[in-house]
Amino acid sequence: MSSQDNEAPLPEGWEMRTSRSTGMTYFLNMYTKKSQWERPEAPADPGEIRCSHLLVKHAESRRPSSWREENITRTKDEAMELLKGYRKQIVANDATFADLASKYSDCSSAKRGGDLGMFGRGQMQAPFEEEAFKLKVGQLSRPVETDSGVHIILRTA
Ligand SMILES: Cn1nc(-c2ccccc2)cc1C(=O)N[C@H](Cc1nc2ccccc2[nH]1)C(=O)O
Repeated sequence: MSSQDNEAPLPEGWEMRTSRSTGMTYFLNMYTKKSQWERPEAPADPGEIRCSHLLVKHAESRRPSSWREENITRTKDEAMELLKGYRKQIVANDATFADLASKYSDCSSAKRGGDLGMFGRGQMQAPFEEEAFKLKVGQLSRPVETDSGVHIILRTA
């Protein structure tokens, strides 16, 4: 029987519980409500998260067209420079994420301030998912490249 140090703080998103039937200690993922006997060593997987994003497409994007621009011809480097400028404005509190996404995002979610709603793993392109699930709630990502273009992501839940 492995000795577990149940005094040490648990990784984020987990709670320690005691089984009513056996008196044994188990661990509850507070997001998914799934339980396990083994002491967790990493933050609980939230299952689903909610994010907003600001996408700048470029000529090499999978679909170089959007509600903003029928034929997008900017280069990937130009897209990245635009996106870094938006990110700077957000970090400096000179503009809100939702305001810039609604004006400049090349994703149809721009109409909702970039809000993509809740999503789980396997729903978004891998580089986007990988970065989004690393974020804490309220955290803004660095630029992320996908086949759609370049994004910044804000985790909102
Ligand atoms: C994934 N997704 N959700 C929406 C959306 C969500 C809520 C309300 C309106 C649109 C649009 C999209 C979408 O794929 N949009 C694409 C661009 C795009 N590519 C993405 C890749 C990853 C995440 C979001 C992305 N958005 C487009 O408009 O060409």
